[in-house]
Amino acid sequence: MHIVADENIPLLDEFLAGFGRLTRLPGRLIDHTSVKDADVLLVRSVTKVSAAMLVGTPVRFVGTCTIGTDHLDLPGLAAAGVEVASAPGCNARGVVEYVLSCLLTLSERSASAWQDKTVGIVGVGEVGSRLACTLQALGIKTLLCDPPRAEQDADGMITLDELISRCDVISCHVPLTSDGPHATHHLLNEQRLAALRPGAWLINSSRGPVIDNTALNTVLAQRPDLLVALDVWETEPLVDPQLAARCVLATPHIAGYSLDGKLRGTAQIYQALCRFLDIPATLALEQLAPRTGAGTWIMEPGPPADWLLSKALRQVYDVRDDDARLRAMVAAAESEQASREGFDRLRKDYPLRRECNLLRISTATSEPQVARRLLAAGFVSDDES
Ligand SMILES: NC(=O)c1ccc[n+]([C@@H]2O[C@H](COP(=O)([O-])OP(=O)(O)OC[C@H]3O[C@@H](n4cnc5c(N)ncnc54)[C@H](O)[C@@H]3O)[C@@H](O)[C@H]2O)c1
Ligand SMILES: O=C(O)[C@H](O)[C@H](O)COP(=O)(O)O
Repeated sequence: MHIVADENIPLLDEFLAGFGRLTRLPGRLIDHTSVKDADVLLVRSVTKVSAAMLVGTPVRFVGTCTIGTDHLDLPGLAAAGVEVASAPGCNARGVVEYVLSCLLTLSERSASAWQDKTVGIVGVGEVGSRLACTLQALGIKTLLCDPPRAEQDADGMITLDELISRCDVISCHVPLTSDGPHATHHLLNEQRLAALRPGAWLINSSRGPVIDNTALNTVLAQRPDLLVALDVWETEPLVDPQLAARCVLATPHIAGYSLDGKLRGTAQIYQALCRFLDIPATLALEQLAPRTGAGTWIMEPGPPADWLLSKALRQVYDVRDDDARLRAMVAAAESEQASREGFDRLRKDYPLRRECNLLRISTATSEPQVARRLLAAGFVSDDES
């Protein structure tokens, strides 16, 4: 069997030992020629895979080690009889930590307490539901918008326009879709961006085109009161320098880039491939990459939730580091091509980042009330997932 894979998928040699020939390529360069004699194609979000790309090739399985699937022509691949698998939820924890770090930084930048904010979550799936659980356990009020789930009788959802009118913070966690009644392309258009409350915070770690970036640039020129954190960009891998300058936080699509999330993604695709090949999945992630502890935490005085967010998480992940690296890259880029390459390099050479375990931290720091709230809100430690 011949497997062609994005070079940025970790642990593939270990998981796929004995499966056959493994060819690794830069994700953005994988095309029809790359897969002309491949049986399996494993990608990340930067490789667009259409049915046309696979015509005349023996590819029968496409796996994306990511949550998002908007880079795959799902209907076309299904019609062509190609089996497709993704890695739902693999890096959801990392995105939650990214958002928490944004909240802390935006709070410090605006000198307004994050505890007093009402956070609107757009898209309440793997990421949005974990974020809601965590914020509720930390005592932060959340409002939820997810029409597809509302249609499935999920309660407590409100419309996007109502969310925008009632929330101080909007965080986007929807897939990028262009068709159907709940299409998310330019979901936040100029009208909705202009309707954001005075001093509102907007965080996008879903996909760039969910927010109309041209409209955002225009609105931000007129609304310096808005604080924006963008991890995803409509023109990725090119970042609009003017838009980045108008954001408080600008990062290179790394919200989910914890090592844990990447490894879970590989493990999930390994399991899906084994199911497709009807062979037992004999390897588990814990065998190949033992989990590290949450580390030791020095309890500091102050409200536990505040300490947990402001100190513990900062020891695990600080979004300001990624913001500084992206801004330095954009400033140094002497051409748009250099900027595109710099964006990809920041992601390829991303520093080691392990997820923290809020439940274990709050327990370890004898903060039973926070641990109890996390448990009560359905937040579970990552040990079993
Ligand atoms: N920046 C990153 O590193 C990063 C990491 C992980 C995921 N993502 C992106 O975030 C997206 C969400 O991740 P997830 O794991 O929560 O996906 P998910 O599929 O579990 O949840 C998405 C939710 O959005 C809802 N939804 C769909 N259309 C909607 C609309 N118009 N309005 C409101 N809600 C809508 C769905 O019903 C679903 O509940 C992914 O599709 C991916 O594109 C980005
Ligand atoms: O969809 C996802 O899982 C995330 O957006 C993830 O960050 C994509 O990472 P990439 O495949 O671009 O390396």
